Amino acid sequence: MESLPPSLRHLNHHQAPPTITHNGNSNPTKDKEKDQEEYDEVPIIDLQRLSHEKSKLDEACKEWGFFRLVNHGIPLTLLDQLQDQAKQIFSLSFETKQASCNGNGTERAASYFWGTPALTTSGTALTSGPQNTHLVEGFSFSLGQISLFQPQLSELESFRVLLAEYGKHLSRIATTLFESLVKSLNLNLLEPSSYLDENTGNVRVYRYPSCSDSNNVGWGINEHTDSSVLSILSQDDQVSGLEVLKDHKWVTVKPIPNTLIVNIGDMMQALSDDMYKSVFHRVKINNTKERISICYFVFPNEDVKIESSKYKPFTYNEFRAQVQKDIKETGHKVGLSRFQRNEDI
Ligand SMILES: O=C(O)CCC(=O)C(=O)O
Ligand SMILES: [Fe+2]
Repeated sequence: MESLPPSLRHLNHHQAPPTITHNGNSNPTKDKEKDQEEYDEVPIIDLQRLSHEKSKLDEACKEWGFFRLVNHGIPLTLLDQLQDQAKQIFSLSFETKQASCNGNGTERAASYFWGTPALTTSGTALTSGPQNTHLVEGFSFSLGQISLFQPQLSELESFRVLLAEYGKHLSRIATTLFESLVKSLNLNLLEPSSYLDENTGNVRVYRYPSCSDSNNVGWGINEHTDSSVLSILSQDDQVSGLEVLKDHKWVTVKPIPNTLIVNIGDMMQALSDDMYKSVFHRVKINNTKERISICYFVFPNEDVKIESSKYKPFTYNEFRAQVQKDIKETGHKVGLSRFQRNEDI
């Protein structure tokens, strides 16, 4: 039974031999120890002490656009169960996964994709073409419609139940952080909840296959910025891959158990008038182990106008349509610069 999509199967031919220690035993924990020894420099924010960490948070959003969140209040068992259940789903055959989200008119609630992380609003991959070379497969779930999703597969049903619980925590965390950022920036938003609309919450679960020749086969996900207001990521706590651009250098975001990674998206950058940065990041595939990540994205209500001095007023609907058009026509997202006020100068 083959679980990888056909376009990713060539990676299987490059598998690395197991690491051999001096006494001849294979040592699968070596990579894990190495990853966990080295802490990275990504700023750490304590959610339970947020009122005391306002300036630290403000600085992290300005300097990095990325931070690590601790004391987030999500039970470790829930994070572990999500990872385990995701692994089980991905290990199903490709054909089973392909059929798993079709039917019953629930396509907008959940979809399966591979080869590109760029999806249409209904969750299907955006046009096939040369850009569909990302070494990734995934499921996308729309949290606002998750109750409509009634999967036939017991593996997906178990995941749906966990996700409904996880989604509540993500809404709580995103709202708490957003309120704090709005205060720090002194933003005068008439209706703050329409700029971070919990109903738009979307969770992507990704699997990046491993490849011993990982430096030469391509990227899990190429460098990009997120279109969201905020993104919150729970990554496999043993397999690295995520890299973030800081001062023109790529920094590996270490996998550290029981921590979440938060990043500022394009919408937050625009709302903050470029004070906060939606930074480039990318995912490298691992030499020996597949990597699972669970990413949450939250957006403004699609019709609310984003007003700032740096950008012409636009709605998220307009932004998304432009991104999709650019990807279709050129293979690449152009992003915020499309809406800059001085674009014609
Ligand atoms: O899988 C990851 O670690 C990051 C994925 C990501 O950057 C994205 O989906 O926008
Ligand atoms: Fe991203």
